[in-house]
Amino acid sequence: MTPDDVLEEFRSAGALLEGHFILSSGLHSPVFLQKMFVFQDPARTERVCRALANRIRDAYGPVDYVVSPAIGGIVPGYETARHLGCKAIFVERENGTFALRRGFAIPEGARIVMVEDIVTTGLSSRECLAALREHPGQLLGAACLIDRSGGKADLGVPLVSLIQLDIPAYPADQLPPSLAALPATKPGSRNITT
Ligand SMILES: O=P(O)(O)OC[C@H]1O[C@H](OP(=O)(O)OP(=O)(O)O)[C@H](O)[C@@H]1O
Ligand SMILES: O=C(O)c1cc(=O)[nH]c(=O)[nH]1
Ligand SMILES: [Mg+2]
Repeated sequence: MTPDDVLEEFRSAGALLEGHFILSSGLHSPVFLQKMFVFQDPARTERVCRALANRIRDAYGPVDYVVSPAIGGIVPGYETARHLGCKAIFVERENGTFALRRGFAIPEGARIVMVEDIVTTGLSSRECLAALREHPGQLLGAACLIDRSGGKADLGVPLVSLIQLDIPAYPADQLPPSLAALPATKPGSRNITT
């Protein structure tokens, strides 16, 4: 699967949204990749995650555990693990901090790859990796479907992706007027208050 093929999967799923979005990091962007529009289609999810599993195998060799940050990482983590023939578990927020819950455990020496859906600043990935360092296992590196930082996000471990895009994102006090004029929505699950 080429980078253009990956982008076309997102485009044909209706997942390339334009408007004014507040991202997980608090940055504002005119573009949002609504990955759930991809993940609602199992056949499409299988195609992109099979490609990601191939990238992971080439980069890191055999894997015992895929670990993903909830919520966005759970579906691609599971499907990628299916193609790798390994376990899929996830971290979720406990009082705001990612942790392994539900009795999930990682055995000593297990070969671990963190799988994210989208990387923007790398903040969520770094938080997930920090949670994993509390557990035994050998952290090989990270992988994501789309790196929208254009390769600039620094996770402190290697990151492989299916495509790198350089999508603008701005601090709240530096919005271009065209973006500031649009009402903002916050699609992700960080700090949801209902
Ligand atoms: O690299 P970052 O700047 O951290 O941005 C990317 C993160 O943002 C989204 O998660 P979000 O916290 O919005 O929640 P979700 O996983 O429930 O969609 C996405 O799933 C990544 O985890
Ligand atoms: O940075 C984010 O929060 C983010 C960006 C994006 O394009 N898609 C997404 O699900 N989250
Ligand atoms: Mg997420």
